[in-house]
Amino acid sequence: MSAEWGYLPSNGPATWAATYPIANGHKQSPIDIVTAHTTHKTYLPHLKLKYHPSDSIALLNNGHTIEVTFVDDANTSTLTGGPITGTYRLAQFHFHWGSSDDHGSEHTVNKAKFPAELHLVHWNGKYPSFKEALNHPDGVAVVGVFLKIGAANPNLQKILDNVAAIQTKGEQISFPNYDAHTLLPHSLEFWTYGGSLTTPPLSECVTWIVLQDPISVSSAQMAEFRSLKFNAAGETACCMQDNYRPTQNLSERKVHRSTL
Ligand SMILES: CCCCCOc1ccc(S(N)(=O)=O)cc1
Ligand SMILES: [Zn+2]
Repeated sequence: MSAEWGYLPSNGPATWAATYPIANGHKQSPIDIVTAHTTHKTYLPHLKLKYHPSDSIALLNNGHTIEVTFVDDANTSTLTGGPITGTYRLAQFHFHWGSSDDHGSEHTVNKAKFPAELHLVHWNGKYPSFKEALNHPDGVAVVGVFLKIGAANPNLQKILDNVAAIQTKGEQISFPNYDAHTLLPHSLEFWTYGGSLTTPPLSECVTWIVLQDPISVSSAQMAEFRSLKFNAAGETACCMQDNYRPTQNLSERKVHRSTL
C-alpha cells in the first residue's frame, strides 16, 4: 500500500484499517441517515453559527480535497447551540464529491446520494488546539451540508474561480474575506449523531450536525471541482474525484433530529 492514504484502489478507504485500526470502530462516519429512525430531541436549542469573513486565511489543495482555512486562535468564528455544549471554533471547511453528479456525498439520506458534501470543521475551545481536541469525544463538531444539482451557486463560484491556481497537492493561495455563512442553506434544521472524522486519523471525536436542507451547485460547477488533482506538480495527473468514504455501520447509535 502506498505510504500516504488516499481514495485510489491502492490507498483508499478499504485499506485504511491497516494503519488506522479505529476504522473498524463502532462510532465511525459517515452513515446513512434513515429519517424514519431518527428521534426528535426535545429542548434542542437552535444552531448558532457566527462566522467573521475577516477570519478566512487561505484556499488550499491538500491532496485530498479543497479547503479554506480560518484563524481559530480565539472565539471569533464559532458554532454554539444545537446539540453541543460550549463554544467550538471554525478551523476550516472542505468538500467531498464524486466522479459524476449521481454520487459523491459522504452521508446519505435513506440511501440517497448527493453529488457533493460540504464540511465545516469546528473544535472545542476548551482544548488548547485542534490536534488535542481529536483525543476527546467532545473535541470536534462538523456541520455537514449537502450540495444538490440546480442553479449555479455564486458563493461556491468565489471558491471555484481559484481552482486553476491550486491545481495540485500542496498549492495554496491567500483567500481573505470569505464569508462561510453564505454557504449555509436558509434552514438550519439538522440531524445529529456521535461519530468520527471521515478521513485518517478517523478519530471518534466528532459531533456530527448534518443540515436537512441542501445548497445548490450546477453540473458545470461540479466539473470544476473535478478539474482539481490529487497529485503534486510534476507527478502523473490524477483527477480529484470520488474523495468520499462509504457509509459505516450505525451500530448502537441513535440519530436525533431538530424537527418535530
Ligand atoms: C492530525 C491532523 C488531522 C487532520 C484531519 O482533520 C480532519 C479530517 C477529516 C474531517 S471530516 N471529513 O470528518 O470533516 C475533518 C478534519
Ligand atoms: Zn470532510
